[in-house]
Amino acid sequence: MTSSGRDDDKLRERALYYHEYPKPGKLEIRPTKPMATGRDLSLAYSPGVAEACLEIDRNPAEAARYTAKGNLVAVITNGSAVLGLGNIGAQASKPVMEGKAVLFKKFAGIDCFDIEVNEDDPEALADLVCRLEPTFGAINLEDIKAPDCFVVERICRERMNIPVFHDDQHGTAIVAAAAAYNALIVAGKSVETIRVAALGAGAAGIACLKMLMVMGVKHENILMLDSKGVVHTGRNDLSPEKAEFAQDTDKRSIEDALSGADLFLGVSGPGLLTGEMVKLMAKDPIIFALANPTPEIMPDVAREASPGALIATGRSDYPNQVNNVLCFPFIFRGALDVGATEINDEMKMACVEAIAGLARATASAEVGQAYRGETLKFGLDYLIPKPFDPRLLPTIALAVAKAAMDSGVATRHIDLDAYGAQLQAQVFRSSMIMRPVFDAARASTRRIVFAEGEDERVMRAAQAMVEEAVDTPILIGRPEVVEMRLDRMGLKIRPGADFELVNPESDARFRDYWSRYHQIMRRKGVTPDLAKAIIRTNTTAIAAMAVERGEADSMICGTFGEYRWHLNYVTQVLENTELHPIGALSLILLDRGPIFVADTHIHIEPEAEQIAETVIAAARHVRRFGVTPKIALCSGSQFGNLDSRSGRVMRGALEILDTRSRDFEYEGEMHTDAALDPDLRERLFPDGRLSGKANVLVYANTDAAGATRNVLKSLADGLEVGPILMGMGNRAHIVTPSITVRGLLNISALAGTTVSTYG
Ligand SMILES: NC(=O)C1=CN([C@@H]2O[C@H](COP(=O)(O)OP(=O)(O)OC[C@H]3O[C@@H](n4cnc5c(N)ncnc54)[C@H](OP(=O)(O)O)[C@@H]3O)[C@@H](O)[C@H]2O)C=CC1
Ligand SMILES: CC(=O)C(=O)O
Ligand SMILES: [Mg+2]
Repeated sequence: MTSSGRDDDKLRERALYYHEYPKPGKLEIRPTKPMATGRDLSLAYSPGVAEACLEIDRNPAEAARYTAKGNLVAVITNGSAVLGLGNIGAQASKPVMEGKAVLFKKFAGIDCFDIEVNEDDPEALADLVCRLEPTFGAINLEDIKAPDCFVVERICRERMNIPVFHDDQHGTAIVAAAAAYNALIVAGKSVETIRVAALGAGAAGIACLKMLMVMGVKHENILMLDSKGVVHTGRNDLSPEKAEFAQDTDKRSIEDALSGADLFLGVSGPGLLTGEMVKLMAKDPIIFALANPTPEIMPDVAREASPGALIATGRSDYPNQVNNVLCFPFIFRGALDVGATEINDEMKMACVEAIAGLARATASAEVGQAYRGETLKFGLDYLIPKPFDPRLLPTIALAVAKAAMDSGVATRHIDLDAYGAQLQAQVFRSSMIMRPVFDAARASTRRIVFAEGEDERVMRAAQAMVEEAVDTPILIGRPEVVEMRLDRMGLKIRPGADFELVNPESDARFRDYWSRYHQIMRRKGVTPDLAKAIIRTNTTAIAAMAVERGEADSMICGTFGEYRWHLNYVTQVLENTELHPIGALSLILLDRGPIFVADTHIHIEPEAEQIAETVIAAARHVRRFGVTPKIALCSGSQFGNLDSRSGRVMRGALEILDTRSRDFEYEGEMHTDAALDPDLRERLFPDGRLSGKANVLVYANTDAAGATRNVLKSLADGLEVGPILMGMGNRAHIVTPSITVRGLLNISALAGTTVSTYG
C-alpha cells in the first residue's frame, strides 16, 4: 500500500472515531436557565411559560426577547450537492450539517439546528423552509444542487422576513473574492485584464463568477465549464444562470479554456485538473481548487507544474484555505445582532473587504500561536486569514452590522463602538476587564523595556503595542536574531523605526551601564569585572539599568527562568527608600468572573506586617480594573480556631489593618470556601465585615497562593493577567514562562500607567 493510501486509511479511522465517541454526533442541546427546583419548573414550564407566550402573542417581535430565536440559525439541506460528494441524500449529509452548526457556535456563538429534509422538489422545499420562520432568526441553505438552489433561495427571500443565505453560493463567493483580490496583489495582475477559466457551473461556480465580476473581472474574459465542457452560445442545454456566462467561442475543452488563463476557479469535483493542464496557463497562475474534500488538483502537483503558482484549496491541511467557514459564522453574527431582514450586497462586500484586509494586516498574536511554525506573512502561502484567527469575529461582524445599518436593512440600530468592544470581549476574555487599564495606558505613552527581546511572544506583543499605540517598546536582543525572527513571523515592526533595540553584545552605553551597576553594588560584593560580566550577559540587569537611568519607564522580564532569579536583579537596581517589592498579585479570569490571588511569588513566609502591606497594595491594584476590592485573608485557621503559624500571622495582619480606617472591605482569617460563600461565612462568623463573595484572596504563604493560582488556571480554565509586581511603582513586572502574547500585552498596559497613581 502507498503511504498516501495509509494516510487516507488513518484519516478515515480517526474521522469515524471522532464522530462516534464519546457520544454519537458533534453537538447536543444544553439549557441556559436553572432547572433544579420546583420554582424553576414553574417558571420554565407551566404555568410561568404562558406569560412569555402571551407577550409574544401580543407582539411577535418579542420572540427575540423571550426565546432563543434571535440567536438561532437553521442549516437546511436536502443533501443534493453535499460537498463534492454529489447527491448523497439528506440523511448522509447530516455530518456536514452538524459540522456547520458546530462552526456557527464555536466561531460566533450562534446556536444552530441542522435540518435535513427528504424533498427533491425545490418549490416544495422552499415552502417548507418558509414555514419555519417562527423558529429561527436566520436561514442558512446548504449543499442544495444548482439550479434548484436558485429557486429555493429566491422563493425564501421573497417570502421570509429574516435573512436567507445560501452558503455555497454567497459564502464561497465572498471568501473566494477576498482571496482573489489578495492573490492579484501578490501576483501583480490586474483584475480588468485577467482571464478566468472556471470549472464548475453550479451554486458555488456561478456565485463566485458573479462576485469576481463585481470586483472588476470582465465578462468576456471568463470561460465557464460544466460537466459537458465549455459553456458556449451554441449549446441548448443551459440553465438561465449558465446561459448568462455563455461565450461565442470555438473553445470546447478544459485545455482550450486553460490556455493562457491567469485564474483557475475550481468548484466542481475531485482530481479534474492535471499538472499538464496547469502548464498551459499563464505565468504564475492563480489556482483555486476548491472542491471538497478532494480538490481539483492537489497543491503539490500544481506547484510542481508551475513553481510560481498561487494555490488555494478548500482544505485546512494546506496553506490558503478558501472555505466559506471564513464567512458564514461572522456574517450571520453581524446580521443577527442588528436584526437584519436580509443579507444584501452591501453586507457581502463589507465581508469581502474585511476578510481580505485581515490577511494583509499583521497576523494577530493568538493566530500566530495557534499556527506555530507557519509563516503568516501576506504572500504566496498566506493570501487569506486562518479560520482560527480571533480577529475574524470582531472585524467581520462589525463591518457587516455597520453595512446593514447603513443600507437600511437593520431593524435595530446599535452603538457600533460598544458592539465592537462586546465582540472583542467574546474572543479575548481579558479585553473587558483590561479596558480601564488600556485606557489609562493610552493616556500616558510610556517606554517599556523587555529584557527578553528575542522571545517570539515579546516580539508579537511589541508589534501589537506599536499597532495599538499603547506604549513604546524597547527590546533587548541581538539585532541579527531579532530581525531574522521578525521576518520569519511576518511582523512588520522594525528596529529604529518602530522600537528601540538594545544589543547586549555591543551597545555604546555599555560602559555607563556597568559602571553605574558597579556603583550600586560595590558594597554588595560586586567587583568591576563582575559588573561588566553581568551587564554583558544578563538582560534582566540591563533592563533594570535602563529604567534606573531613565531611558525606559518600566521593564518586563521573566518569559523564561525562575521568578526570584529575576526579582533579585530588579531589586538590586531599582529598590530604594520608596520602592520595594510588596507582593505579587494574579488576576484570574473565570467564567464566573474575576478573582485576584496574592502573594504568589514575593514573600515565601510573610510576617504579619508584610501581609498587611500586601492587602493594602492589592486593594489599590484591584481598583485599576474598575473592581471594588473585597479581601479575604485566607488560612487553614478560621476565625481564631487554630494556633498555626498562618493563623497567627493572619490575625496579626488583621490587627495592623484595623489600626487605621480603610476604604475597602477585608476580613479574616478564614478558609477559602468561607471567603467565597457568604452563607457559609455567616454561619461560622455572623456579622463579619465582608459583604458577599470575596474577590481577592490573600494567603499566608506563596505555596498556598501559588497553588490556588495554578489550580484555577489548570482546572477551571482560568485566564491569568499577571502576576503584577506590587510595590515597585510599576517600574518592573516579572512574568512567568507560561505567559502568552496577550498576557504580555496586558502586563505592558499595566506597566504603562503612571508611577504616582499605582505603587
Ligand atoms: N471551498 C468551499 O468553501 C466550497 C467548495 N465547494 C465545492 O464546490 C463543488 C461544487 O459545489 P456546488 O456548486 O455546491 O455543487 P453543484 O452541484 O451546484 O455544482 C457542481 C458543478 O460542478 C460541475 N461538475 C461536476 N462534475 C464535473 C466534471 N467532471 N467536469 C466538469 N464539471 C463538473 C457540475 O456540472 P453540471 O452543471 O454539468 O452538472 C456543476 O456545474 C463541491 O466540490 C463543493 O465541495 C462548494 C462550496 C464551498
Ligand atoms: C465548504 C462547503 O460548504 C462545501 O464544500 O460544500
Ligand atoms: Mg456546502
